[in-house]
This record gives sequence, structure tokens and C-alpha cells, in this order.
Amino acid sequence: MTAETTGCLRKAAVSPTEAASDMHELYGVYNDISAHGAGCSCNAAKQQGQDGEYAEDASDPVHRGVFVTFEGGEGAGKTTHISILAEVLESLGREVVRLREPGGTSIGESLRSIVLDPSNKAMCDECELLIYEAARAQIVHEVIAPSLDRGAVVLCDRFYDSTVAYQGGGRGMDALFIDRANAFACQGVRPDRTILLVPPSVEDGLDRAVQFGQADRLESESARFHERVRAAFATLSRNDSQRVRTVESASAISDTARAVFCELRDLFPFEAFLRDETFFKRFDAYAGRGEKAIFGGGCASFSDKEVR
Ligand SMILES: Nc1ncnc2c1ncn2[C@@H]1O[C@H](COP(=O)(O)OP(=O)(O)OP(=O)(O)O)[C@@H](O)[C@H]1O
Ligand SMILES: Cc1cn([C@H]2C[C@H](O)[C@@H](COP(=O)(O)O)O2)c(=O)[nH]c1=O
Repeated sequence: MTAETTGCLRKAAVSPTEAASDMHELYGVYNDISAHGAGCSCNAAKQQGQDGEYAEDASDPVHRGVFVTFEGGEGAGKTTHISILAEVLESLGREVVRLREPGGTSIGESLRSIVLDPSNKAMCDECELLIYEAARAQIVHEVIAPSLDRGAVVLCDRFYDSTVAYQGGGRGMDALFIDRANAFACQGVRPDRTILLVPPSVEDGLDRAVQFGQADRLESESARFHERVRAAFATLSRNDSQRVRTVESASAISDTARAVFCELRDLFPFEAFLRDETFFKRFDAYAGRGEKAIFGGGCASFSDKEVR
């Protein structure tokens, strides 16, 4: 099995056996690791595409990679769990592209600093919506579509569901217009799975989010705004429960990480990790380290200094 035939492994010729042996070295606990090679996620994703589960019309592209987005209110734990997932997927030999929205491209990061700048108090809702869509169009065109085409796993911190929740739920903007704007920006690219992380409460999430610095323009919105965003995310998950999986991020990071892996087990070969009582405990050490410390790894990063 080669990367060319399956789209499953890192671009160069890394066989399932080699990937398994890398992971064995890293974690040193699995004897039945060859089972991971058999559970190739891209085949699963492609199959789902062929079955029409993810592709809503015949013109939708069926990509070779896997696109997973993380959503949720402020401080939900998206950065932390993307980092954990990326680390494990890389150990399995996958090419992982980590991104954030808005951002992830040079243009997108410039738009991010404008839309989140707390001094931009004059920004109207229409301008805000279009900035998010502009950044999205650029990241889809420049990074997400090409990465999926070559078979990478793309992990994105927020995507179009955030526009539905923040500009739709939070600002009360027209839902149909938002759907059309999202479709225009995304050109048929849709997440294969979305993990919706839910902190214990809006207040807890905001406290977590601002612990390392000043609140940005959106974080500075009222608690009522953030409650509406939270409710809109909950509705999204109820209406599309096949794609959008809710995970509470109320307890230890290890418990939340295990629940995230559970929701992705049909896309990636995670069974051995899920059977291991102790595997997820190591991730409790990520608590409170913040984005800068976590994103020290080898894969494409969306930290401020290393923007893709
Ligand atoms: N179960 C949990 N899962 C993830 N993070 C947790 C959990 N419990 C506490 N935290 C803490 O919450 C904080 C916020 O996490 P993180 O930065 O990953 O959230 P985020 O959703 O990316 O935030 P933001 O909205 O600012 O982008 C971190 O300090 C993290 O250690
Ligand atoms: C994509 C997107 C984001 N937002 C909001 C949500 C957050 O408040 C910020 C992004 O900051 P984070 O620290 O990276 O979470 O922007 C939005 O309102 N609409 C969107 O489409």
C-alpha cells in the first residue's frame, strides 16, 4: 500500500508498517499495532464521500485527505485538543496541517488582527461577517483544498460553523445569507467531522480564554452574546449530529481527549489508544500551557510566529 494509492500516509512512501513502528517507538505500549495500518482513515472518508454522506450534490469534490474542524465558544479547549490529536496522528505517519480561523494564511492573519482588534469598536456587523468570509475563502483556496487533495489531515480551529454561531446566533444576522456566504467562501469544501467542545459555562470558558492576555474584540462581548453563541452551537449539533459531535470539556484534559478520540474512531485507527487505560493521562500535562508552548511540534502550525 503506498501513499499514492490510498492517500493515507505521509506524502513520501511511508508504509503502514513503518508508521506503526514509529508509533511503537514513541509510545512503546502496543503489540497489536499492525491493526492501525488496516484502518486507513482516508479510505473511510472517501467511502463516506462516495456514499453521498458528506457530499450533498454531485459536483462536491471528494478529497483524499480528512478534514476535521474544532468548534466551540471561547476557551472551550480547541487549541489544546487539536494539539493532542496532531501529535498522535503524526506519530501514526500522517501529514497533519494545523490551522486556525480566521488566519492560517498571510492574508487571513492580517484580516484576523483587524477583526479581533479591540480598538475597532466602529466595525459594523456586515463588515465583520465579510472579513470572516474573506479569510475563509483565502484559507480554503490557499491551504485547505490543496492539503486535502494531497491526502493530508487538516485540523482547523474554527470554520464555517463559527459564523453560523457568532454572526448568526450572536449578532442575529440572516441565517440564509450566512449559509450562502459560507458556501461561496468554501467552494464545496466541507468538514468530514466537527468536534464541538463545550466548557462548563460561558464564564468558565471566557476565564480560560483570557488567562494569558487581554480580551480581544469578540471576547469583550457581553455574557448574553456568548450565551446566544453557545445556544447556536448546541442547535447546530442537534441538527447535524452525524457530522457535529459534542464533547464536554468540563473535566480533566485526558478525559476530554479520550472523548474526542472516541468521536473520531471511525475516521482514524484509534482503537488501541482507546483500549489503553493510561494512554490519555499524559495529556493532563498540557493544562494551562497555552498555545505558544503547545505548538512546538514539527507540523504546520498556526501560532503567531509560524503562520501558514
Ligand atoms: N478538559 C479540558 N480540555 C481542554 N482544555 C482545558 C480543559 N480543562 C481546562 N482546560 C484549559 O482551558 C484553557 C483554554 O484552552 P484552549 O486555549 O485550548 O481553548 P481554545 O478553545 O483554543 O480557546 P480560544 O477560544 O481562546 O481560542 C487551557 O488553559 C486549558 O488548559
Ligand atoms: C471563524 C470565526 C470566528 N469568530 C470569532 C470567534 C472568536 O471569538 C474569534 C477567533 O478567536 P480564537 O481565539 O481563534 O477563537 O473570532 C467569529 O465570530 N466568526 C467566525 O466565522
